[in-house]
Amino acid sequence: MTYTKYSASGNDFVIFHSFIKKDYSQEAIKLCNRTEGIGADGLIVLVPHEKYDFEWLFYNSDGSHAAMCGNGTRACAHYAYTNGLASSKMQFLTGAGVIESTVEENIVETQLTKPVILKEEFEQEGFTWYIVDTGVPHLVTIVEDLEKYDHNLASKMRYEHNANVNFAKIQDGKVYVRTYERGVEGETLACGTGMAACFLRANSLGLVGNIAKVYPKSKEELTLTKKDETLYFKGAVKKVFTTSIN
Ligand SMILES: N[C@H](CCC[C@H](N)C(=O)O)C(=O)O
Repeated sequence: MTYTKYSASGNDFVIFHSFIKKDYSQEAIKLCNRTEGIGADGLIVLVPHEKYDFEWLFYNSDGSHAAMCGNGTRACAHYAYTNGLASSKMQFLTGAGVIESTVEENIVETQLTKPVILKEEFEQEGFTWYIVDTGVPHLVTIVEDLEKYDHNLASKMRYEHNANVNFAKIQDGKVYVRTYERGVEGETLACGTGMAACFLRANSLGLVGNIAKVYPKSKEELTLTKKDETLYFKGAVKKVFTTSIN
């Protein structure tokens, strides 16, 4: 079987395509394992679809299924285009609905699903939070210093609210994000739907405009745009290597 490793701003994925739509959660655990597998935050499998360019199956590295993954859609679109599975502008089905992505060389832009606020502002553990679904659920708190990010606190909040946990700092109209990812059970170098959640929160508070540069832990630059209540997520992706494993 041939697998391709992608990095999307440091959020990394193993990707392959198959005619067989089944549960690949055990493969996700094996392939994402960073000591005995290829190593990645998630597994993406492209399978045929009668209406859209393809359907995707997304798994976190612990084998759990997630409806959506912003960085994963950018890597997946680049994979589909460069493997002749779709044109540069494509539509594919995810667990969160139909996603439209556009590939221009190594830059990919994804139109995210319509955000839904799940819980308005509330105080907990000394922070002010809100919860929004940007394809998957995200807790967001805005802090003055990203060193306030705390793994144990993030883990507690993740399990209590069954959501990813984001700490965001806003400076000069730019958004800086650290994310504890559900299903990876730790901080990742980037989380696309998390960056979108932080951008949306900052925009709703008037701290950033409708277009903003967003920087995750990897410090790679991404752009989030809000146009007619729709979010667009744009940035570079990198095909790291392709390998065959029997
Ligand atoms: N860990 C997330 C899914 C991946 C989201 C993230 N990698 C992104 O780029 O949006 C969850 O289980 O909700």
